[in-house]
Amino acid sequence: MLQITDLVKRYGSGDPVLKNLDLTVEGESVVSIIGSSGAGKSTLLRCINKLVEPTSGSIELNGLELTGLHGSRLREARRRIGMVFQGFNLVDRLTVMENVQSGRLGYISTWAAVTRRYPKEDIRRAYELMERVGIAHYANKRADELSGGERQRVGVVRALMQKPEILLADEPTASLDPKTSEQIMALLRDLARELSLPVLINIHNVNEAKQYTDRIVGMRYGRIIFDGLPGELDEDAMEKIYSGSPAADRATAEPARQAS
Ligand SMILES: Nc1ncnc2c1ncn2[C@@H]1O[C@H](COP(=O)(O)OP(=O)(O)OP(=O)(O)O)[C@@H](O)[C@H]1O
Repeated sequence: MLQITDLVKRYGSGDPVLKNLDLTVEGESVVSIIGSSGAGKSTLLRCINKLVEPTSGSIELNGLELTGLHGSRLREARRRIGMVFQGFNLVDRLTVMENVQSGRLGYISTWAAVTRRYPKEDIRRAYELMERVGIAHYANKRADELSGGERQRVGVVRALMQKPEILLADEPTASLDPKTSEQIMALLRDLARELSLPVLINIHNVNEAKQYTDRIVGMRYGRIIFDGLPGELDEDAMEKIYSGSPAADRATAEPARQAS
């Protein structure tokens, strides 16, 4: 379970971009985060995977407090969090298998990584996952020979190789055509179920959020102002999420409705 309590993030001396935010994500649910550009969606994900340190508040993943960690404890904590990126973040000149195995880098010796002598169990797991997402036949192809959808499947397998306790996806379909985009969303939803993995997806495409996720969290300038089931995201809620400006929002805050 991911439990975020009273989270504040301020860059430098500016206004906070996350304002006393509370969010709980449990079990195998797929939660999408929607909101205008600048609402703080990426910052929220970055606080969770510790690319930025929150200004205050608490982020607990299955009982482990993630804020304030450094050094080896931070590296250990990061392994618990899988990350899928908009631009896939693959190494183009490496093969699919090498990219996938980079998800295990924190676990195996540098020697094993440099010589590409992956542990048998890691190779078995890689093939199992690649098979599952339909890219096993590309194992020895260079990553840059794959299509966008195939590359994102590599990104997903790489994230799963580290056996994460939660998967964070930052605009995972924004670089893909509509059909491929839907396939990747369906894949993330299905994997969440199969692996009992909570998935948190930052997404601009509201239709995909409605169709492929269990719960939608709507942010407006650092606050969660909607938290509900896809069917509850009506025009009124959309208007609230996508209207306003940072200045107008400084004055007022509306409490979020909790998902039932
Ligand atoms: N490293 C940074 N330094 C200073 N300000 C930042 C930094 N990163 C983000 N911000 C600011 O924080 C606010 C929230 O940005 P963030 O990228 O989290 O929003 P977002 O909802 O993900 O937007 P988008 O949908 O465009 O990606 C914005 O005003 C942005 O300019």
